[in-house]
Amino acid sequence: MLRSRTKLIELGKRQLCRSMCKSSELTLVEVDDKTGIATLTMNKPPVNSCNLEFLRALKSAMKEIESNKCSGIILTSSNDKVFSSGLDLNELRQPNPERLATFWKELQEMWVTLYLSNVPTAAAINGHALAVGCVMAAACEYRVMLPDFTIGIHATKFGYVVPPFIVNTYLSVLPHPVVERALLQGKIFSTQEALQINLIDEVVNSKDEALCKCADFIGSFEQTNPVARALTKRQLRAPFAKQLLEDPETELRESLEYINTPLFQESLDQYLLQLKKKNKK
Ligand SMILES: CCCCCCCC/C=C\C=C\CC(=O)SCCNC(=O)CCNC(=O)[C@H](O)C(C)(C)COP(=O)(O)OP(=O)(O)OC[C@H]1O[C@@H](n2cnc3c(N)ncnc32)[C@H](O)[C@@H]1OP(=O)(O)O
Repeated sequence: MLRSRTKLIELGKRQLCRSMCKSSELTLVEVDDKTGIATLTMNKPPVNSCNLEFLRALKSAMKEIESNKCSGIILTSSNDKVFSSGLDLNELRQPNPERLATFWKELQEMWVTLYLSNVPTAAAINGHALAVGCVMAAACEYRVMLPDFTIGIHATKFGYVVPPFIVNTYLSVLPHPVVERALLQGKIFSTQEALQINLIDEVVNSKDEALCKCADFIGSFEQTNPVARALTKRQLRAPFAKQLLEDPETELRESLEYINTPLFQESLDQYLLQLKKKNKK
């Protein structure tokens, strides 16, 4: 009882000393004056689907947080049902070639920025995290999730080949056989299933609790040297990012070629129809 009251007081304090750092329409950044932790809230209605502008806003917010020497990043959502619905599928449908290339490069850069961030990263998953939404959470160092939501990469279910950097994000948190089965089945996990396979670290009952857990995780590095920590993280993660760092053009070319195939475009049309139909019922 006493412990939970102390926790609540602690939570209140944390909320009080939060100050706004920089916001765009699509992202909101608040920095805790005491801890230096930045909460980056995704705010692209209705479901945080990642279009070109949103990917840009996310990357730029993360870079800004790092350059302001914040002590860590908590990634979360302003929507209380959806963390992120992944890529904005409209960017992939009958695309303008130039915009698609710019879009895919932004995706690559946003991923590298988050995955190799110098500062500790934590995801407060307060809603469904699908496809690239799951990838963003998995690219963080720590994940805490609310019950009764879903998380996973279901690309193969609707005709998408999973790009190597997405495979690698899974491989850096899950064992190979688990990744293989999950990706080949296009498996979407419930919160409880995600906990069982260690795709997430903990389950909590509210967004405030999720933010608190993430702050505690970031606080656990207080006694470490930030430069040594960042370089060690980079060393551990570099093998998974090698391909994108050394040869982003090949990944870009292969992805664009695939997205432009009739097979992909037809599957996408059907999938988008299903999504829209669901709402008309
Ligand atoms: C050799 C190498 C080759 C490499 C090839 C690479 C090729 C890879 C290509 C693509 C990779 C893609 C990865 C992705 O991230 S694709 C995105 C996949 N995401 C999804 O499938 C999520 C779909 N959405 C949902 O399931 C739900 O929306 C959900 C997130 C559960 C939320 O449900 P709910 O709260 O009920 O909200 P609605 O379904 O009503 O959605 C509101 C409106 O938003 C539209 N919507 C939803 N998600 C998307 C999206 N991802 N993109 C675009 N639009 C989206 C939905 O249609 C609703 O619109 P409307 O109100 O007009 O009906």
